[in-house]
Amino acid sequence: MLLDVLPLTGAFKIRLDTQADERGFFARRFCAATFADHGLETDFVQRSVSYNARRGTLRGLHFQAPPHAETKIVRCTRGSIFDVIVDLRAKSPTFGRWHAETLTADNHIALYVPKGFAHGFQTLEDVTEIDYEITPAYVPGFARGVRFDDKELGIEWPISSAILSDRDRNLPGLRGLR
Ligand SMILES: Cc1cn([C@H]2C[C@H](O)[C@@H](COP(=O)(O)OP(=O)(O)O[C@H]3O[C@H](C)C(=O)[C@H](O)[C@H]3O)O2)c(=O)[nH]c1=O
Repeated sequence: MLLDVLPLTGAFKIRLDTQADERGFFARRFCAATFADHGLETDFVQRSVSYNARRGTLRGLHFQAPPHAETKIVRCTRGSIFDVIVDLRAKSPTFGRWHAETLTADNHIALYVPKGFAHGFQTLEDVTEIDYEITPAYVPGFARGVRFDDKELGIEWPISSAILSDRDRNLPGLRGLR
């Protein structure tokens, strides 16, 4: 498992260090000691899956309000996604900046999304699944979000005709979070 520092401090890209042979490969996807050495969460108390039937489906940008702010490990286990994290930490020098990675079932890349970030994705093909490891537990009344198409954020989503929930279509802009 290889942890790559991302431009938004505290977020990491997780790549597999595959042990390959003629059968295929074996690789470690999580290691509490390695995470602890990097100051990362090690105890993910919930695991969720997001299934998306159609290419262009966009979920986000979501986060949980304090004191239930979430840390997530996000990986694509079927298909492929354009995955986006947004720094919403009020005192962060990169507040309002976003970073995207293409996560696919084939590249096995995962993202470590720390507390204080919003997360969203757009699917790049039909029949896509995303696996989440999350901590702490989800609390419904603390679900928050920011518009995917907020002009100040300026996220360059790959597919223009996005499929969205009504909730996501009506999320507030970044300005409302300042
Ligand atoms: C996130 C979550 C949701 N729910 C319930 C709440 C709703 O009744 C239903 C769907 O929730 P929501 O519309 O928020 O699901 P998504 O639009 O896929 O949102 C997720 O996708 C974005 C991109 C994320 O990063 C978040 O983890 C998560 O917000 O599942 C739960 O019971 N537990 C949970 O952990």
